[in-house]
Amino acid sequence: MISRLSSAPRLQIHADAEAMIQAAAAAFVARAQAAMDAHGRFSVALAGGGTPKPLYELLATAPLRDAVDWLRVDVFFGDERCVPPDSPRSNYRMANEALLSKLPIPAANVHRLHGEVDPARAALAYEQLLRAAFRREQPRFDLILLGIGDNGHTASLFPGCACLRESERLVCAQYVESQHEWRLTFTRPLINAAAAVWLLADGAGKAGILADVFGGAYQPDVWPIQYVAPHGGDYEWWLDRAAAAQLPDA
Ligand SMILES: O=C1O[C@H](COP(=O)(O)O)[C@@H](O)[C@H](O)[C@H]1O
Repeated sequence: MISRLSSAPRLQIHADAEAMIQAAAAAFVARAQAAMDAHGRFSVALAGGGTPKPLYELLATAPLRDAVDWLRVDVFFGDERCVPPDSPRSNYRMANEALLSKLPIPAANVHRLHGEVDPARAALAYEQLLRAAFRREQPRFDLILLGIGDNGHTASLFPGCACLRESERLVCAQYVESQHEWRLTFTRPLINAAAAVWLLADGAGKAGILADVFGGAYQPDVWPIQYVAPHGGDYEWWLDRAAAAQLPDA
């Protein structure tokens, strides 16, 4: 299978969304354990949207919930809509309801993006929090979860946005014209420094954009997901057959 991406992802294609989520959940548990074995803790950045919700629900359910030492997990968010945390549009709210509120995880281990305050201040505060939490200039997540929109956006890196060009900041505030709202998002440098980046996508509705970004021209300002290219990290696409249907030779 030929990709035009600068860093081709490893494809994990499963029969259907349920099988994909089950495999991703088992791999999540294994990756958490491996990180804890290697350096004592596991840092993960969650994605929003509908795709990862069943993964979060599965991780919140025995036996997987009990297979992770949540006391040693640090949870962050890769992006957020600039809304209060109790808004139905809040990524934090979705992850909290599906996963976090059901885990024996200390509140101090969960770090949400503050979508309810001034966006520029919220982005700067989160960047400072990340630098302090990782105690290094360039934080390196053990795992960053991403989704993809049918316009090729990932996290809240949308087509044509100025934050796509960001090379210094870890977190940006961005007014997204197409969404008519402010967003907070991890930047390219932060995403690409991760030890692992997983993109989750399922359903026929994602097939066209996945084929475009995988095998089409390299035009990351149009399809921001193409900027994802972890250097020194694993890059995996977790897909069901419907989402993978238009990938070359799939
Ligand atoms: O706006 C967003 O959309 C993407 C994709 O969402 P999905 O519903 O198609 O899974 C998501 O990854 C991102 O976190 C969210 O803010």
